[in-house]
Amino acid sequence: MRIAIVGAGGVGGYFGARLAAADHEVTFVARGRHLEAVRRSGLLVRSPLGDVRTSPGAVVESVADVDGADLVVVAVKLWDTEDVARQLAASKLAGTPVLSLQNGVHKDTVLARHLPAASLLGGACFISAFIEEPGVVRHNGTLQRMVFGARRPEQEPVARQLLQACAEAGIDADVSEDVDRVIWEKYVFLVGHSATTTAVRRPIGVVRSDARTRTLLRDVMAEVVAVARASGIALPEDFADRQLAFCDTLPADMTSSMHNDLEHGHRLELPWLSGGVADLADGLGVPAPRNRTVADILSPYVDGAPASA
Ligand SMILES: NC(=O)C1=CN([C@@H]2O[C@H](COP(=O)(O)OP(=O)(O)OC[C@H]3O[C@@H](n4cnc5c(N)ncnc54)[C@H](OP(=O)(O)O)[C@@H]3O)[C@@H](O)[C@H]2O)C=CC1
Ligand SMILES: CC(C)(CO)C(=O)C(=O)O
Repeated sequence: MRIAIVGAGGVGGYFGARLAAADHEVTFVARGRHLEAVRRSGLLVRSPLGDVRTSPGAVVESVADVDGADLVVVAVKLWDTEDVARQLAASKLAGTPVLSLQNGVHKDTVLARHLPAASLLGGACFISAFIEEPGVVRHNGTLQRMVFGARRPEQEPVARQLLQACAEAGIDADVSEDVDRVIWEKYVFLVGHSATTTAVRRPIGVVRSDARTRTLLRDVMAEVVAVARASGIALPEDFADRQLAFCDTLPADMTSSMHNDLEHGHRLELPWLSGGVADLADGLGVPAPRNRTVADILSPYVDGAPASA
């Protein structure tokens, strides 16, 4: 399968390198020092499931340099989505099926401003992976899962092709018949996990064992469930409690990509996580005070570490 991966970071780099190691024709679109390093020595993924290094020839600096693909995977941070969508629309890849593995429920709406809705499959991924240094992606733990699905019958062949490619690459993957529900289900957990680990500045083990932050985690997730239900996604009313029980099964040292970004002084995806929930809730007339408060408290960090006052 020919796959173009836009964004060769934690997510795109990890899954792309596994697919390339299984002899799929993967082209990464990367930039900056990461691009230079990958061009020089290939992309190295360090993983408890086995390290893998891609060939240096498999990276380009622009979407415009990709000649064609069966599938485009979008794996940039959410603030870069609109630019990538514009670049894709102006390239030879316009009209190619697109799968965004980004977090949250806003990504496909943003992509659809520039790309045909008929080209957008749905999907979510479950992994903890980060750029450790230019050219190197570190995979934490052993979770490395993708769930994706067709939103229209004509997308089904490419979804099946990707499922087969993932099986060959040893990636845990599933096709879902109701991928938008999967995206919302992940959003409930992700917003709770990212809001609390980032606000508390500690991994989930600390958050869940303190009575006050445990309640905060549960309440943040319950607000996302209410927003999902008001948006027509029929999550069960007790879904937040089920997700809290799921949080109890996670390794105590597991943290979120947003907490990792805060610790490193990077930009935060907050406007699409707790901030995004609070904005959607306002539009729907659903209360979401816990998410609004988390978004307000973390607001000085949204564009990276604030300059000292
Ligand atoms: N990391 C994780 O464990 C998980 C992340 N996610 C989600 O996946 C998405 C991607 O996150 P993550 O992999 O962590 O992001 P990273 O920052 O690790 O990787 C994104 C890469 O894409 C590059 N990039 C951005 N725009 C372009 C462009 N136009 N052309 C070429 N390269 C570009 C970035 O460069 P630069 O650094 O210069 O901006 C960066 O190298 C996010 O929505 C995140 O929430 C989901 C599950 C887990
Ligand atoms: C680790 C996980 C699955 C949940 O927070 C995630 O997607 C993220 O933090 O970006």
